[in-house]
Amino acid sequence: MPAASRTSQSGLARAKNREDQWGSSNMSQPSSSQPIDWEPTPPKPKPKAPKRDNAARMKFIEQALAEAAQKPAPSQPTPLTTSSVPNKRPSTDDITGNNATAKKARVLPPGYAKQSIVASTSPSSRSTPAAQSNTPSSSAPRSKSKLAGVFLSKEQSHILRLVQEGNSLFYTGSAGTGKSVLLREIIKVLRMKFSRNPDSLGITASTGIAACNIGGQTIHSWAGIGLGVESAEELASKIRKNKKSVTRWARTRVLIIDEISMLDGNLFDKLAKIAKMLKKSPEPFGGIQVVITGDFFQLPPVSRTQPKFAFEAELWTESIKHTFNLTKVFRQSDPRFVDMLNEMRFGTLSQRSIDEFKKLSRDLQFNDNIEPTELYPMREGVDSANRARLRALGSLQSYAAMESGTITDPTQREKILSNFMAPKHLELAINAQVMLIKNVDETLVNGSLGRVVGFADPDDYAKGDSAQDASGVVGGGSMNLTAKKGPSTGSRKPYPVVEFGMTNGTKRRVLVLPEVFKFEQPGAQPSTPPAASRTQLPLILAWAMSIHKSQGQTLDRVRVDLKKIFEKGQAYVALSRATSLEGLQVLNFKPGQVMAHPKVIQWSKSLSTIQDDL
Ligand SMILES: Nc1ncnc2c1ncn2[C@@H]1O[C@H](COP(=O)(O)OP(=O)(O)OP(=O)(O)O)[C@@H](O)[C@H]1O
Repeated sequence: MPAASRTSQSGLARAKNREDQWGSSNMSQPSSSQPIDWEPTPPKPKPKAPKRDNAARMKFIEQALAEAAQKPAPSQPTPLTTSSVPNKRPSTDDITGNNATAKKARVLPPGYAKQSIVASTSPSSRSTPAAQSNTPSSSAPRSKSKLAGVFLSKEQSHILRLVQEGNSLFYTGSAGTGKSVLLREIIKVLRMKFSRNPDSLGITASTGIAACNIGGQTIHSWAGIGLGVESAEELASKIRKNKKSVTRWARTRVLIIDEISMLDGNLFDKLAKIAKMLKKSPEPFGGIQVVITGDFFQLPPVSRTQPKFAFEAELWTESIKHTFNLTKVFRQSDPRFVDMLNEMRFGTLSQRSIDEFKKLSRDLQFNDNIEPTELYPMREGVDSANRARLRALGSLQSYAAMESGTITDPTQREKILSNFMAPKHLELAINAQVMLIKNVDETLVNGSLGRVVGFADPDDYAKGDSAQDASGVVGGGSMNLTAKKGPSTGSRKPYPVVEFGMTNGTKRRVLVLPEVFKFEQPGAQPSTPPAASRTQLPLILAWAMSIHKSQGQTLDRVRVDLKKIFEKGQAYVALSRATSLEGLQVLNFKPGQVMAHPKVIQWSKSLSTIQDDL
């Protein structure tokens, strides 16, 4: 079949289509030539009006900032200060809005909020509902607003329905098949279901970053098991001694675990046993409904020896009633690219794909000066690459985050905060390449790439004093800023003005203001102050990023040097972040570096014979 006539599907889906024995018998499994029609199921709530939302948020933050600017500096670490205004800093309470004394200091003109990025959201909210979260970065040739238009596919809707009906299940799918989009929807629906008893829902992931992305916590911390090295019995008695943990287990009715591929199989068994012991029930997982997702072809559990995957756990089959494989690939629309990635996923590359990957070593040229993000296997590589590029730009502006929260133990708080995407210290300079780490509206989303073009005092920006250069600016009007050399001379601290590339090749400039990233204890009331929070600009340097951090991201421009790849699944995770071949550069490609774990390949074969009983 000619590639162009096929819809983008994972290789496993095609295996199923050929063998007709894949996934749920009730699931609508498209043939490889049939596009899946998407049904809005259940009917989506109207997306929030971002302008109004932003305006309200803007007003809120501005009030807090203005209030804070009038206060003497509290004795906490310097928050959000730039080198030019070291002492003017808001308190976290002001910014989070928990301080009732925050007064309105000035009113911004109506257009201000329209193009400024300000919000008071938790990390979870940047990854909230499907309708708000998924249009990836700035420059891919995507014409439609996906934020407003993401409807669950039939496959996704089917799984959602089964979850709502109380089934324990595991769903997988290759990179970009919408596992995260579905999970966010599941979380949303379950949150509504348990709105009166929020403790009934446990939202967890195998790693801190993944947990942060869904507004949850690590499974270790949720379960109260520390490192979880003891036996299940010892861990259960440890939990019993901790009132909080024991109550959590007792109240939980549904447990979500994301990024299951990185959870050790032995730990899965321990959790399943602990659940039975604490719930005093012989039922699978002590009667707790488990909703598990991840892709075992991506990053494996951290292990010095042979990893034991969760699917190898003794109690896996008993705990998971249904297994589903999402088949429709959303991230990439080019069927050829989807094929190449799937071959890579299984570690079995055809000569044609090898040749195609080798061709991707060419330089990527874009006329908006935004370079591909380099993905590195190790964090040191990321830091040094970003630092070197930044230093070359000269005059730096530094923004120290302000941290707060009800957790007073500094080690514990630090551990939680270390999983926030928003950095503790952010240094920027004119021309720095940055990535937005939250969703703002249809065109500015988590993953959007841009370049700092100046620094502006929010007052000047609001008044339009800085407006001089309107060329190639989207949504500009009187608010556009010209790149300035160095900080503003205005009365307030300068914030970065970032120019983001848009899908249609145009640019959009925005003033980026700080916001609050929060970690909330499960079941906490909305009025309760967060357990840990960090106030920081929603930006990270984006010349380079770790593969680990990139898991879950969708990137339009990616450069990967495969020479340094050391782990199975790493090359696949890195390359599958790209939305198109045009936006992907691959250096040092050697077929031998593409490794899939033999145990996962084997398991996936047995998976394709599973007949779901629904
Ligand atoms: N039902 C849908 N309709 C339209 N787009 C979708 C849908 N589901 C997912 N997408 C889009 O597909 C892309 C990938 O989705 P998502 O990140 O959820 O995939 P994933 O399976 O979690 O990927 P990975 O395993 O690589 O992290 C996103 O840009 C998202 O917006």
